[in-house]
Amino acid sequence: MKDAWSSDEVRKAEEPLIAAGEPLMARAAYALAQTVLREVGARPADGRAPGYRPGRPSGTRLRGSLGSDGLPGRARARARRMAGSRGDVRGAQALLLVGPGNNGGDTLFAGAHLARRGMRVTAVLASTRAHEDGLAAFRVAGGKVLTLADIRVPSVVRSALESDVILDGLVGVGARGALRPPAGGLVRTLAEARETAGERWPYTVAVDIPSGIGVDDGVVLGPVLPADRTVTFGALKPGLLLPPAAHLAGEVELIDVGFPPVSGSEGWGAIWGVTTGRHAMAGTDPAAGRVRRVEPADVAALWPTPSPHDHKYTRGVVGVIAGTTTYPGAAVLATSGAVLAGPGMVRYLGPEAVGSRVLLERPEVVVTGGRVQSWVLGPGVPAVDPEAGPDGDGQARRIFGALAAVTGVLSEDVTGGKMPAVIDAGALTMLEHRLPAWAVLTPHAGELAELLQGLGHDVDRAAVEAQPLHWVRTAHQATGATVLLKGAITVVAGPGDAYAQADAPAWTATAGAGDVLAGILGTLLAGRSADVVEDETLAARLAAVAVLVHGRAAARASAGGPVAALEIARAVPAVVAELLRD
Ligand SMILES: NC(=O)C1=CN([C@@H]2O[C@H](COP(=O)(O)OP(=O)(O)OC[C@H]3O[C@@H](n4cnc5c(N)ncnc54)[C@H](OP(=O)(O)O)[C@@H]3O)[C@@H](O)[C@H]2O)[C@H](O)CC1
Ligand SMILES: [K+]
Repeated sequence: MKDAWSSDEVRKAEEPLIAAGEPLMARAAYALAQTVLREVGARPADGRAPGYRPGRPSGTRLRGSLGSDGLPGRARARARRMAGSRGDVRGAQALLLVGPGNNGGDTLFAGAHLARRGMRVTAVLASTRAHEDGLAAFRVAGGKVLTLADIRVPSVVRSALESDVILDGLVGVGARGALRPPAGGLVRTLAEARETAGERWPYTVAVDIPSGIGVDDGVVLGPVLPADRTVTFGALKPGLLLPPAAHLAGEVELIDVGFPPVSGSEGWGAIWGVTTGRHAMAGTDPAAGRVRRVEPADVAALWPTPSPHDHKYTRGVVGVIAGTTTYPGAAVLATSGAVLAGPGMVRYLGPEAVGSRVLLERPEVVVTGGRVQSWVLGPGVPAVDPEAGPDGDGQARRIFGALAAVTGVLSEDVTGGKMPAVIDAGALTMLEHRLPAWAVLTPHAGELAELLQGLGHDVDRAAVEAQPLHWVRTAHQATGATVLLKGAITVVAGPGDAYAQADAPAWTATAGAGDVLAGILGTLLAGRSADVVEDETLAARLAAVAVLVHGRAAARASAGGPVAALEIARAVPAVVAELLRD
């Protein structure tokens, strides 16, 4: 599990360590410098480009940029390659963007390391203040200092284009709101120049966070220079996991500066994926609602894996009410997702013609009613239209019946127990009662906006996309349900922690992929039906697991190319097997 700490939590963790004289900044700056040296020093063994920028054609980092030595970037790289061995950074150029606080201090100390290794390092101070010791160390090491007040923004842009690497050290966890002038103007212009420069733009490293993102909520209120890599200290920050800010952070690298582990039960390494750790952290309450990310290694402990004593009813039966004669495909996809995630059984309820199509793809499905341990409600079912009355296929009527069981309107004698559910698409328009946390709503941003509008919030799709965590939490509080907002980074929130999952390739944004996800989650909820009712935080965790499995299945089916939704479902068994094996 990746676990993000708010800026307040980071400060609380820092205070006693700083009071005890732990050299946190020195550790942070050294690790930052090592990362930069590694990246700048990356040399192609075969003479081809170093593959610098994830997601971009390899080796283009230096192409065409004209250095102050008069050599275009590529020629400069070649000259350095000829001059030195792999890892030699002499003559490479770094541009530091330095703010007034400790984030700027980290950056200046790192710059001093780089200068001592032979790099030509220029710091642009964006404020009249700068970290005094950092600045002194930087000057002693031979770094060049400019102030934004003395030079103009266009000359910083020129300097950037001549550089091999940029370090964004304007603000870190001390940031409040959008970047203010003059840093804001500088970053806006640099971000525009980066767009224009494309592959010629230097490798950009954000120090702790990309300056300008909302550290604790991942919102992007103003200009931000997108990073290729963020080197973050002590703990991940929510804004590095949450959209939209997480899209600006590039690869995130967590540096252990000596923070203690979250709790006594899990080791530091288990939590952070790093190697050292000390004492338990006082005052961190998981119930306060962290932002977390479920990782592949977490899946086995949460997956409902059968024992030799299980039979199909103990393993969980998923009831699917999805699809209509107009949209039969959703029924096929949701039932396929459910079956291939491995429940005891899947029941399908719907028009006979749709049930027949389901059986053609998945003969394992039972198309009669009966007891279930979870419901999947709504994929491929249109929104309720109050003017038009009940839909011809009877799906709305069936869903209202199932929802009565989920919301507790029907007694448990009738329903056979408390009923977890996935509530998707058209079923999201059929909510009349407060829901339990073991009901999981699975809207996309447009559907969430409509749901919130119905609850009296003035919000549209763009607003949801700008502040996903806020609106997901708002929807949870308003409905009682766990809420899963589908997107390139999916955000889930219920009581307790929230989860931000970035598991799927962009190809996954295709019709029917959400129906498959609903089916997978239905199987997880059925397999752990009693646990989900017992522990009201579990539904969100299982929802995050479903997103992870779905995303990895999409990646497997896609193999870097297009993917059809049914192929995602078909890839699920192999993905689950792999996750349970590891
Ligand atoms: N986590 C660790 O182990 C360590 C982290 N370190 C680094 O320290 C920063 C936090 O440093 P801090 O000095 O508290 O704060 P910042 O450097 O992030 O920024 C504070 C200054 O920035 C100004 N500010 C705040 N918001 C804005 C804004 N929107 N626009 C422009 N300027 C802004 C603020 O100015 P004021 O006028 O508002 O006072 C502050 O001066 C952490 O992120 C790490 O990088 C340490 O190295 C220790 C180890
Ligand atoms: K920063």
